[in-house]
Amino acid sequence: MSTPTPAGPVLDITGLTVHYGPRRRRRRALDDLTLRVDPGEAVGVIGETGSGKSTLARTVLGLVEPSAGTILVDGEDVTRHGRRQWRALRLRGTVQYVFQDPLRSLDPDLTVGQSLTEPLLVRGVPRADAVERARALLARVRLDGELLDRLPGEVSGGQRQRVAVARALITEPRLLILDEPVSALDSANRVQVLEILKELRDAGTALVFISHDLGSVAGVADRIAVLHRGEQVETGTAAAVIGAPRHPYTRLLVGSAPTLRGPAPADRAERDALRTLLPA
Ligand SMILES: Nc1ncnc2c1ncn2[C@@H]1O[C@H](COP(=O)(O)OP(=O)(O)OP(=O)(O)O)[C@@H](O)[C@H]1O
Repeated sequence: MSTPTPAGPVLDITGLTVHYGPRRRRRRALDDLTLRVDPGEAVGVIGETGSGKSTLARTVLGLVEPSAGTILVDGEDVTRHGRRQWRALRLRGTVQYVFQDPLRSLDPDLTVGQSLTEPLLVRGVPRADAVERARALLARVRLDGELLDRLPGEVSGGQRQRVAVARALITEPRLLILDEPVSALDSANRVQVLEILKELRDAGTALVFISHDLGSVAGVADRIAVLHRGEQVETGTAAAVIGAPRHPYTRLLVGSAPTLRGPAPADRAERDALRTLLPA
């Protein structure tokens, strides 16, 4: 199942603009976003609710059609792919995703074992090998093999999210898109999933880690892009964005993240002052 690994970025987005709604009531959700993700690189996409983060994920996955811009996945232009081309791309498993709610990533009627083995069986992998690989992946996300026979509704929320990560990994994706993957988890599970994501990144998987929580992203991301009302206001290395944020909105985010210590404004008066600099 191993695929050739092209050189160059795994994801290369240029000038991506997305509108929602019919012509008269068109609203821009994403404006001229440019982002490149190299193999083994984790890029965090940060912004508060409504900033366009999920729109970005859904557009890269072919679920939303952009109004302008290009999206290259492993050098292949997927921007204008139709349903059939997307289906073929999904089947190849190059790009996988994990959403905040693992029940959206997993079929509730399939056991964990069925969910994990299905993508392999459709590729012609013998059942015994598929089950073996499912067990190995469960171990990789620190879950016991006994979960194979359970339905998603019969495991805890934290276990379920780790199953969703294992499901995403079964096709050995080059790019994993994670939309708020730890937001619904308690702190112990959050730490465990973040550790797993770091291991994946270090093993060469490219990650796009979308979250409203800069604190969660900070430990995993090599680079961070900051979205504010659909605009990409700042992009840089995680160290630069957190340590020396340039845009007022980034300074607000850094200042509001309790676990981060940067030169950001911690006191309320300065935060209020920064808010006045932001577009309404
Ligand atoms: N299907 C849709 N139809 C119309 N407008 C939409 C649709 N989906 C999102 N929007 C709007 O687009 C903007 C960006 O939404 P998006 O879901 O990308 O934000 P987000 O940053 O992911 O927010 P959250 O953190 O709350 O999930 C918002 O103003 C939202 O209301």
